[in-house]
Amino acid sequence: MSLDLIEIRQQITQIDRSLLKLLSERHRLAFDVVRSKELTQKPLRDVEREQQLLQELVQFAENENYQLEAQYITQIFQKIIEDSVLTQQVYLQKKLNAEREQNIHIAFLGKRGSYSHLASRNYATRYQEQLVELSCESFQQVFERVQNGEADYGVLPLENTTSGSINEVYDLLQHTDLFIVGELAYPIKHCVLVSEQEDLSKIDTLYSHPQVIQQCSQFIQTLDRVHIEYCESSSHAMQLVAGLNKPNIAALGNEDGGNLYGLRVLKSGIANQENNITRFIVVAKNAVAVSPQIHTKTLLLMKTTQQAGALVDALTVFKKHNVIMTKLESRPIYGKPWEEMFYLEIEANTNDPDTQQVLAELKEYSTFLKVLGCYPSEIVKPVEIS
Ligand SMILES: O=C(O)C(=O)C[C@]1(C(=O)O)C=C[C@@H](O)C=C1
Repeated sequence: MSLDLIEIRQQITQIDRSLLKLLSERHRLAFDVVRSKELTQKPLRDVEREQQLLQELVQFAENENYQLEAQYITQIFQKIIEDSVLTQQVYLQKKLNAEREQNIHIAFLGKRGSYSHLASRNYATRYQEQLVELSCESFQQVFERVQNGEADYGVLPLENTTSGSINEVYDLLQHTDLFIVGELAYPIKHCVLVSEQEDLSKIDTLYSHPQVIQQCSQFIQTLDRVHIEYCESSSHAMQLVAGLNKPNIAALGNEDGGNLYGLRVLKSGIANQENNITRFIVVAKNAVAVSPQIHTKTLLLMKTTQQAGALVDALTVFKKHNVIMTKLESRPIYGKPWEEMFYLEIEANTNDPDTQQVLAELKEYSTFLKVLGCYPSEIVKPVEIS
């Protein structure tokens, strides 16, 4: 056994390349699986099979004395399975909605390097499409650019696991003719970005978007007398800080974005919650058809009467039809004090006759009901093993 680091690293690189080759072979099998399921019309996801597979792998590693922890094995394979599920979904969705362009214009908030930009990049990559970037100055402008045809899609944050709902986006959904056609989750990893400073205690001004400031509030409290400069996006903050190039100021943003502006990470892992994920929605002018084999979500906009129990009555429709509700949000109606609009996200496909029945019954309990979109759920919940 050699203890020469260069030699050991060469071995590691070789093994990693072999792993990549095997991952690519497994990735290609996802296409065979989905073609087979197209014939049988089986649902893409088979949680029982996933559980069985993970259990077998953990057992196999133990029998072979591989010295790998069960949690390590499950985490890796959950990720591999997620890729397989999403690959299969994209295959079916592209076939069903054949008119998708090769170059897609996506409108998003902020400049290059904003979280919305990074999420847009992921969306285009997932569909193996070339992204044409349209950066916008406000959420409203994202909606407008899709509406006027400049952009094929708009990518907008809807909720974050630390700071909750993004109310402005919910409010804009109340008045749009666009449809939600997709969703994606993007892990948010905030860090302190600087142009030259080495010492955190010398920073007295932080630039960032209000959401980012809120998500890092506990870390900010640990800093002495720091002044906050609110910016319209974290990428604006990064650009400003790079331009000012002063030792006492820093931006809160992400590492990839910071690289684009020549900033470096002074401290990472500063969000209140370690698992900080933003869920983005994708909006377009036309609704998409979603394959019945895919786990699907539908977002509804509903107004009930002002009578006592009106919302509870409406919700009993879901219970009666065994429909899972994944989100309930309410927002005031502009110009109508104390009146509320409800946003209901359910696990359902509007093409399914059962869902149509649910919508028909829901209508009886509401004074306004609109489907904001029916879209493939692109958040693959990992299975656990006991
Ligand atoms: O075996 C299948 O049915 C697959 O689709 C493959 C696979 C996997 O990647 O292992 C992916 C998704 C299913 O939920 C189960 C397993």
